[in-house]
Amino acid sequence: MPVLSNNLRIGLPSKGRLSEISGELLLQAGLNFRRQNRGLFAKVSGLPIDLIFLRTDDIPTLVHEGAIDMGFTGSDLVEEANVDVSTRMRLGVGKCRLAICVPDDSDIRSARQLDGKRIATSFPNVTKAYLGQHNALAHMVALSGSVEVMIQLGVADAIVDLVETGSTLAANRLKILEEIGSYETVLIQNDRPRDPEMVERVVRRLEGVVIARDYSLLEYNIPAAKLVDAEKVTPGFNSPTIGTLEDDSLRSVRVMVRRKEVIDVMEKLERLGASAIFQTTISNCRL
Ligand SMILES: Nc1ncnc2c1ncn2[C@@H]1O[C@H](COP(=O)(O)OP(=O)(O)OP(=O)(O)O)[C@@H](O)[C@H]1O
Ligand SMILES: O=P(O)(O)OC[C@H]1O[C@H](OP(=O)(O)OP(=O)(O)O)[C@H](O)[C@@H]1O
Ligand SMILES: [Mg+2]
Repeated sequence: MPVLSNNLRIGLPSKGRLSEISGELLLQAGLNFRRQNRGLFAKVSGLPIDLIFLRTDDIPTLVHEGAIDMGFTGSDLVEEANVDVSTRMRLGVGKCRLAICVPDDSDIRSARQLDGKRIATSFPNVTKAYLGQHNALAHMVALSGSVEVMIQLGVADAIVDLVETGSTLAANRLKILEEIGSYETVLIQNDRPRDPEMVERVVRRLEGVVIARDYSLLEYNIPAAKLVDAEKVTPGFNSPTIGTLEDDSLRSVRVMVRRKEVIDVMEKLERLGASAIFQTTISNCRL
């Protein structure tokens, strides 16, 4: 049994889809650790940080209670836990929606019509609050998984569950009635962490990786006369870096571009007369 020190404590999902997402992110940010097979505790090498492996849905409560200082979890689970913690970072991964769903052939048309009905969900608090805003009071059948089968099992008239691709809904002949909200993986923290300075260092490190994932570095040459137009296409994070070339009629540009826009931006630059356009992957950055 490990003895917990006064090190900063970060909670990570011990299994499930967010487990790998958060572990990878820590490693990329240089927070190196080795988790023993099914171990629930690990030390970060060279830094006063302990990692605790927990259930994803317990992390908001444990951060709020101060058992851990920070944690990775879903923003849906933070809302459901209804606790006072602050979201330090949105990680841009684990994106999903929470939706009220009914059978494909249902004649229920609105949340209001769910008044008096039975709803199966792992999100009873968020569901009740949403229905309350729509003047509907429903009976919650609280479950922890396989929610999509509950209408067929006869325990519910509608369900509220997470939807990502929609394939689980389709496989169970369900359709979305209304969306309650959109969610993603987040890093949360309480307002009295054990080591506030280390919290900021961790956040800065993780930000470097999360921002880098979203951007590429683009380099290109452009006729000096077209530089102003090119800068409009690639304004950069702060502003582009401009250099001179031996050929005085040309300028060289280095600039960060959102990764999903790179192809489009390259085509626009080419039309402006840019040449030698290179995209480079950024794995980490400090801005
Ligand atoms: N398609 C999805 N279905 C469910 N959750 C998703 C999906 N995509 C992202 N998430 C996020 O993952 C969280 C669930 O993470 P968890 O680590 O418990 O993984 P899991 O794979 O659902 O595990 P479990 O086997 O316990 O169901 C959700 O609360 C949500 O924030
Ligand atoms: O829209 P989709 O891409 O089909 O994803 C949504 C499904 O994935 C999750 O289930 P999970 O795999 O976590 O199983 P669980 O019900 O056991 O939690 C979620 O609860 C939905 O059932
Ligand atoms: Mg699940």
